[in-house]
Amino acid sequence: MPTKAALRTSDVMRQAHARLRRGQLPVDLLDATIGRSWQRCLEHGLTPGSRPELPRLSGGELRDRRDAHRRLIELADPLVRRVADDLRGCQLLLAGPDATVLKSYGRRFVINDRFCIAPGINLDERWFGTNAPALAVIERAPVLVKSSEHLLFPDNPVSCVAAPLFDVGGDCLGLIDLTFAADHPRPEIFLRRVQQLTGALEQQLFRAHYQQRWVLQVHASLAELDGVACGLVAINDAGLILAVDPQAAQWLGREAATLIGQSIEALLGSAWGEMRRQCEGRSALLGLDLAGGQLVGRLNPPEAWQPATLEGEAREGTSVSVATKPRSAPEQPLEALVVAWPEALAREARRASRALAAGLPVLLQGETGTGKEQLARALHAGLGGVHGKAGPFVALNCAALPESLIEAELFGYGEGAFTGARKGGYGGRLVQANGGTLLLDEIGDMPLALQARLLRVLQERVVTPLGDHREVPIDCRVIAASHRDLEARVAAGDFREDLFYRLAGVVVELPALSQQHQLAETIRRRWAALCRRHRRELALDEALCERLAAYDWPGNWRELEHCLEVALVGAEPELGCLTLEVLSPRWQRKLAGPASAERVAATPASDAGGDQALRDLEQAHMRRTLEAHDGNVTAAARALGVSRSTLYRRLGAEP
Ligand SMILES: Nc1ncnc2c1ncn2[C@@H]1O[C@H](COP(=O)(O)OP(=O)(O)OP(=O)(O)O)[C@@H](O)[C@H]1O
Repeated sequence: MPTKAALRTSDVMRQAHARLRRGQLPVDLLDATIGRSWQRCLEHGLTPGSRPELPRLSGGELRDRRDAHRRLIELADPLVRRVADDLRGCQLLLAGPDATVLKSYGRRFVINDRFCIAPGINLDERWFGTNAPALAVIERAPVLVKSSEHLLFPDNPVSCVAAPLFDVGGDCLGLIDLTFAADHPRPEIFLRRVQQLTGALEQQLFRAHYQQRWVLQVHASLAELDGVACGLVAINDAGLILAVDPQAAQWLGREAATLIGQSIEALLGSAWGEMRRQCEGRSALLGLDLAGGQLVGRLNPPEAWQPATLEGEAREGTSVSVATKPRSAPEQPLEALVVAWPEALAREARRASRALAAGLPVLLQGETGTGKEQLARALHAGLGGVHGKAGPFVALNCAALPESLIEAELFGYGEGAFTGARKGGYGGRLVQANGGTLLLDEIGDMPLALQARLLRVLQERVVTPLGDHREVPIDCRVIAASHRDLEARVAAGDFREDLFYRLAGVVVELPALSQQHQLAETIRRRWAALCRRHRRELALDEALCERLAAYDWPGNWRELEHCLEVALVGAEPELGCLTLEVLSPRWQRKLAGPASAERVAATPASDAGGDQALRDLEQAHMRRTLEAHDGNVTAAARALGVSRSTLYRRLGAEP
């Protein structure tokens, strides 16, 4: 996985290339994965000036190669094709385990006016230098290679992400690469996307292999139990563990090899025979004894388990019963989520759940990483438990799609509506969500013209696909989410007031972590939960906890979870107490940074005037930093330890 992400900005990379030209390998400026790759490239005699000749298969050879990798192509092609349809403007590659491109989808980028990455080309690091497909195979992990990190192409107009795909035996079947314009502000979105893709495909392989076995799904969050991030354990009729996929091993905090051949009873916390009787042909939801009851599981009898769809849609047709261990098994997804929330916020979430069940829309507001999607999924899943079937959960990120595509994606299109339209047309997300829930994520980024169309659809409850004149009825619950202040956008004329009121049936404002009253307490709780999950006994130093509580957390829960988990997992085995000094230099810098120090000195967060003063102080500091970097937002954001979009947002400017 990528590290040193904060350093991967274009000016740092310019310095890195300058150092390279002077004959030094700038490992301290590079992500660890990229540094290793640059080193290998230099050992292969490559330099930024090298002009490689790429081996390319002839037509006949390519046919043979595709034939040899038929299993990979048959498995991945339909899903990759669908994603390529969704992500117009990107190129997707399906490649074999030696990084030979087997298929290319979507746009064809040309690199250095010379290289068009087409089927038959081999992208081995030895001639093409640092690139995501080659690295994903070497590292056996998903990778992001930003434009100028491609050693041979410092002015590369594209960045790429790639993830390897493993079969149940751990053999690499090949990889999926996604290449996109280098100026995209959130390349991590693509990394997540490609991981979701390989995750969904690996689940399909698992299912094909263990269809006749019992399958236990494992995750820490009930809302994500049916998604691609859940771990899978295959069990035979006698209750012996046959296989544990890498995600399950991670969730359970155990090496797969130590679990295989063991009885499943230790994980389930009850007798296998009893468990089987309770399942009686249905899937059963349970709290897991292992990992201190912090995990939830779903036990599926043979044939009952279905892999997650790419969007993690809720599966239909799986009857769910809550069984065993009522002590630790959450009764309802929403309750499991809000159990540790401040009471006022939990009350709002429950109000939203009732509103959604009654057909009213729900709007979730909050900065990035505050848990909007997690809450949306829990609200949806809760409807299944309380009101019968939850139906499908369909999420659409309005910010990640180009304007031209959102329309087709939301409303669908008829056959032949435009060049490249699918044969038979496409129903669109609104229709897909019929009988279920549609999450309109980042709705604040929806263009005005589309807002008018969406409003009409929500009012009339029928949709007319592009290039078609038939009206299709829609009947789905709607949750909208945005990190933007929608009322402020309405006031600025960027968001339609009538659409705002149509979406804002119940509004839940998820607070930024920095606004939490007892953040230190929250951090202690999360730390304890993580220690249980990873089966480690490591104390959290009180002074460090205070520092963490004083930090600004621009990435909110996502950043906090990441910081704590990385610190825990990376700590020396004999360490007894985690202190500031043993954190990575990057986190030491962040926690000693000005934002943190200012917050330590600031008045309590409950004081509204204090909040404003703090925001003013923060803005002033950000403006000064921006000036000190001659208006270079990237450099200023790096110096402040926040993302560019956070800096824009905090300064009230548009990216
Ligand atoms: N209350 C919470 N406790 C622990 N972890 C949480 C909590 N809320 C969210 N998270 C974790 O934080 C991460 C981000 O959550 P989520 O994707 O729901 O946020 P978001 O607000 O939708 O972010 P974005 O706007 O960037 O899409 C997830 O990994 C989620 O599991």
